[in-house]
Amino acid sequence: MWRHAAARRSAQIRRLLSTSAPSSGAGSAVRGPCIVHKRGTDILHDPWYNKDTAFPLTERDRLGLRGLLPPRVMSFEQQYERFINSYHSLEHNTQGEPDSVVSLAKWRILNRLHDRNETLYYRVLIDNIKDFAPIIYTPTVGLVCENYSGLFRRPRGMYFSAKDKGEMMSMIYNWPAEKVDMIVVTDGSRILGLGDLGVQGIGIPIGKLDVYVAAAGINPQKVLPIMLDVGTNNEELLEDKLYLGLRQPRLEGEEYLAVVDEFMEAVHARWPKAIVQFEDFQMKWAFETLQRYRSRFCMFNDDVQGTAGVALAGLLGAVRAQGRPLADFTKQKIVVVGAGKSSAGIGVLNMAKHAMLRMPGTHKIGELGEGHNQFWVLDKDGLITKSRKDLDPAVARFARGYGPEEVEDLHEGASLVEVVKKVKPHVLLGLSGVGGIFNEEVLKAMKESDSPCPAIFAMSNPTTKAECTPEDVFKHVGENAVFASGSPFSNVTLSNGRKGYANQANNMYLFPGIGLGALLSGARHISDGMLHAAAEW
Ligand SMILES: NC(=O)C1=CN([C@@H]2O[C@H](COP(=O)(O)OP(=O)(O)OC[C@H]3O[C@@H](n4cnc5c(N)ncnc54)[C@H](O)[C@@H]3O)[C@@H](O)[C@H]2O)C=CC1
Ligand SMILES: CC(=O)C(=O)O
Ligand SMILES: [Mg+2]
Repeated sequence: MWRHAAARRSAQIRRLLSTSAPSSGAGSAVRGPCIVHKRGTDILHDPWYNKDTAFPLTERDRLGLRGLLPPRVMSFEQQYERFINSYHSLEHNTQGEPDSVVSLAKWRILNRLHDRNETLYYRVLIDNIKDFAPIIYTPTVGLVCENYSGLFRRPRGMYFSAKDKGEMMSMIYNWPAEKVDMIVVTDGSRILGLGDLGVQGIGIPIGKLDVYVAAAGINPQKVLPIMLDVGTNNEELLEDKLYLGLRQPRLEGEEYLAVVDEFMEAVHARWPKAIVQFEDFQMKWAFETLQRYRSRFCMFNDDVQGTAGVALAGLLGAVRAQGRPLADFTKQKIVVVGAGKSSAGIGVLNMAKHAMLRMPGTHKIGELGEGHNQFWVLDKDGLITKSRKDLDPAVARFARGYGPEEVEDLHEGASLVEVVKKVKPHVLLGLSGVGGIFNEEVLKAMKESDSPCPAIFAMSNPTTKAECTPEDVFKHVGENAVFASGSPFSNVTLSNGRKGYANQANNMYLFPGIGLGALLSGARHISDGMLHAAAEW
């Protein structure tokens, strides 16, 4: 009896262990077998297990695939090469087409591979992340989100809508993976600088999680992109026949928070250790949800905290690039454009101020005090001073008029060019979402900066919303300028043949490390200290 049972069991195990994990490219170590409970076309239609023509004949026999594939067996490396060739042939075939057409064609071919064969997809992505990041991430992901309802072919991730209230705890179990480590969730209310894109914002969590896989080596089977659809206030989408989200105005107030609360409870009931990254929520909800959940769950807000970390790293790097000791960071004059009430800019100001107060070497912690203000902050109404009506408390500590180092002759609401001319800042940082706002006049005024190497950070996304281009900076500010942007630009050839670097200041350089660090350390919360450390190191 025992022998029969054991034989049955070992036959069952042989069937289960019937495919070897695909090699992940040239020179990779041979891995163990991979357990597959499916057979035949079910395997070919499952992107986790599908190897297309790379199934060897023995596996085709074992898995019931014989006859379901063309007879020629290709190696993983041959498939890889074929994909890369067809990707690059797109560049040739779309010559003369607008950039957006070429980028969308590239996104489509990558997305089709993602839908078909995850192993090959992540291999090509990891090996070519520098080339593919502008396609799966900003700027092309913005275009994809804008056109998502028309581009939609297959779902990816999970969708929780306001209509699912009361059901989320059971819905969460519809996700097929047993374990999830990393979740990126959006409500689609502020997608890059493109505004409210409703359900179409799902492209952002998908792109961010691809960056997690490529940059931090997170297991792609343990990531989950999520859309919380609470409606949209985008009239165009509400009238669009193809729009795939709820056709209702956004929930507000307690109704909104009740949906997010239920979602967070559901996620943590199933995966108590999952890390949740909030992404592209309009800022009033970004700050509110961060305060609401940060001590209960392992979560962070990428736009508030990740952006602040990467901007701080840039500000510290600018001091070095200007040839000054790091302690001089506390003496930098920084103009921040786009940091009104509830904005990513406020996150940057808070973290930079905190870093100044903690700066070792020059003074004891706290010595600088609240009155120390190295910032000039502008929002859509110009320079923010203490005489601003209805001054938000979060902005008030950065409003001019409180500090001893006041530039007296700048008035409330002063324009950007006035501020730059008077202050002669070392750094001009934009998170305004207003493309081209650092115009020729502003950049020429930066030429008179008190630094020989002024730094200009045009951090708004996507490319169309960048405050300026690197060409404009090197032309109008000078070839010693330090430039960084949120979306990628090409380097610029300077007059002497040297390279003018178009650096990138995007939270993608920080969030993968935060997620990975939190995961490996088993952190229960993500503290400000972790973000500071990530920025400073
Ligand atoms: N590079 C990066 O890693 C990141 C970039 N961003 C980008 O930052 C931008 C803004 O995002 P949020 O803060 O969430 O948007 P938001 O709409 O909450 O804030 C924008 C701020 O810009 C101000 N503003 C608008 N027009 C202005 C003008 N003409 N002059 C000066 N200020 C003006 C507004 O008053 C507001 O304070 C977006 O384009 C986004 O893509 C956001 C997060 C990360
Ligand atoms: C980069 C990013 O997170 C944003 O533009 O919202
Ligand atoms: Mg974002």
